[in-house]
Amino acid sequence: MLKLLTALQTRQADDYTIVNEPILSSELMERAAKAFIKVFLDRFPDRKKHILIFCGKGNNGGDGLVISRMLFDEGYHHVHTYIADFSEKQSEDYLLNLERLQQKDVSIFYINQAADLEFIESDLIIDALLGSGLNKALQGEWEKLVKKINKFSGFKISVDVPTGLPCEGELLSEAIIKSDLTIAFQRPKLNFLLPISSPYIKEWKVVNIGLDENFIQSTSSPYFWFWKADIQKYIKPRQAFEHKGLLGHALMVAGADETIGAALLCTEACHRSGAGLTTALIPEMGLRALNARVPEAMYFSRNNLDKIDWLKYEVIGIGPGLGVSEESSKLLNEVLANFKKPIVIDADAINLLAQNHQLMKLIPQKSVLTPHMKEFDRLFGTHDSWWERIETALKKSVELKVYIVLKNRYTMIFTPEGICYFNSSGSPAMASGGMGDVLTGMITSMIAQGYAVEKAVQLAVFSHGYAGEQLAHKMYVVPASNLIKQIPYILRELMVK
Ligand SMILES: NC(=O)C1=CN([C@@H]2O[C@H](COP(=O)(O)OP(=O)(O)OC[C@H]3O[C@@H](n4cnc5c(N)ncnc54)[C@H](OP(=O)(O)O)[C@@H]3O)[C@@H](O)[C@H]2O)[C@@H](O)CC1
Ligand SMILES: [K+]
Repeated sequence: MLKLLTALQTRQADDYTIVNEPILSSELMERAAKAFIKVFLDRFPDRKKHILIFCGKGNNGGDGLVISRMLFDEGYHHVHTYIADFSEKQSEDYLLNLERLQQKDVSIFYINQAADLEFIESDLIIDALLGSGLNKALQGEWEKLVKKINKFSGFKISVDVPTGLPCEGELLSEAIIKSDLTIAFQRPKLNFLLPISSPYIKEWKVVNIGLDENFIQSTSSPYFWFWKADIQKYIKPRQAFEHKGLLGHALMVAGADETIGAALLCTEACHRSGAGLTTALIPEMGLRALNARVPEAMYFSRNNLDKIDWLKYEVIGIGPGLGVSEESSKLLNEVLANFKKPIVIDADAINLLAQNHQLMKLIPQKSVLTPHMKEFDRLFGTHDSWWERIETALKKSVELKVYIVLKNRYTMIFTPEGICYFNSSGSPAMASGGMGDVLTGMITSMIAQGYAVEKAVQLAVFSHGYAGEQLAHKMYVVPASNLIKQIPYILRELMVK
């Protein structure tokens, strides 16, 4: 689990490391540039490339100057270094590294106004104008320069963060470098993980620059990033003598006459994720399809709801394809009135809650809501930005004592303790119908098997994305049905490695 930091917290980690390692700030800059260069050499080994480096006069610009020197020493001799000379202010380490660079046979140009910059053919453009020190919208010459650079051809690489993009919080303006690759120091910036950064970041990579990790761990931040190794710590192998009766019984409440498909997807995903038993409470007309598609699943008729033994089930998943009819509303009411263990609430069940907020009070603690952006807004009100949505989700998950899984490229899991975990796995190839139904089935299944809800959600969210990622190597688009087939193999892989 990686703790994620704001720009201010990163600066504090930076200062702490300088004082306590101890290390000179100029040496830390040297270390950061070296980490950048390592990635650069791997990706662009051709020394004949024409490279433009744009530097500001703060520490991001200082990094740029060190990178320029290191590239020269590595044998890249078609490098032009440009300095945006728009203000008197300059950092000490910028100045020191300017002097060091001047001792090399490297051409340095000063830009006094963006209009002076003529178009130069180049293969690569390195953006070291501004980094995490951004404190206002780019205006005037800065804005013009950034817009001009964006029009230049050539692969753009940003140092630490694309110039103009705040590390966290709302965008300040649209004058932001559109980078093809961003090489960030120590941690991804929070905004990299939200859709607002997508026009400005095609790909990002993080390099370790040796900031004090103990200090970072002691920093108070609600944001975490989790990946494979975190999941692998707790995924359980099956034990000798374990049988289906010990691996949980899940009830999937899903489907309507026209949307039986969603019910089949979540039921099959639940079964293939390892729940000992899965029962589908679906419309009668879906029974044949259920028997054909998931013969392992059991069926419970909605006509016999008064005879259901709620205690039989460890968890209920409700919502996929349920519709917002009177019948589905009654079903949700029944479930909320009778079931006291965690419920995984998705899709139309969320829409029904949005229509009747009173029902929210009945949601058992540690239940899981799995909205996509639109369902989230229907439930909690319209939001103008992702940052507003994050604020609401942090508050609501604590208030309702539930987990909120806000689905996205980097799906966020908000906990009743006020934490937000960003999931690292996934692929844009998964953006197709039915994916959410599969995730609901997987989360329900993991809870049924006895994982603590938080772990169940992390495990399901990660392995869902991971399965999609793996398939995306071979498939243009990953259909939900293909992902379902992959689940047992992926879980096995995660368990073993
Ligand atoms: N922390 C780390 O781990 C390490 C960090 N390192 C590097 O340091 C970078 C951060 O450096 P930094 O703090 O010097 O800030 P940076 O981004 O260069 O800009 C500062 C200048 O920009 C100005 N300015 C701001 N907004 C503006 C605007 N809209 N329009 C115009 N001007 C604007 C601001 O002026 P001010 O507004 O304050 O007058 C100030 O002069 C970081 O991204 C990384 O690359 C590594 O070297 C080592 C380890
Ligand atoms: K930059």
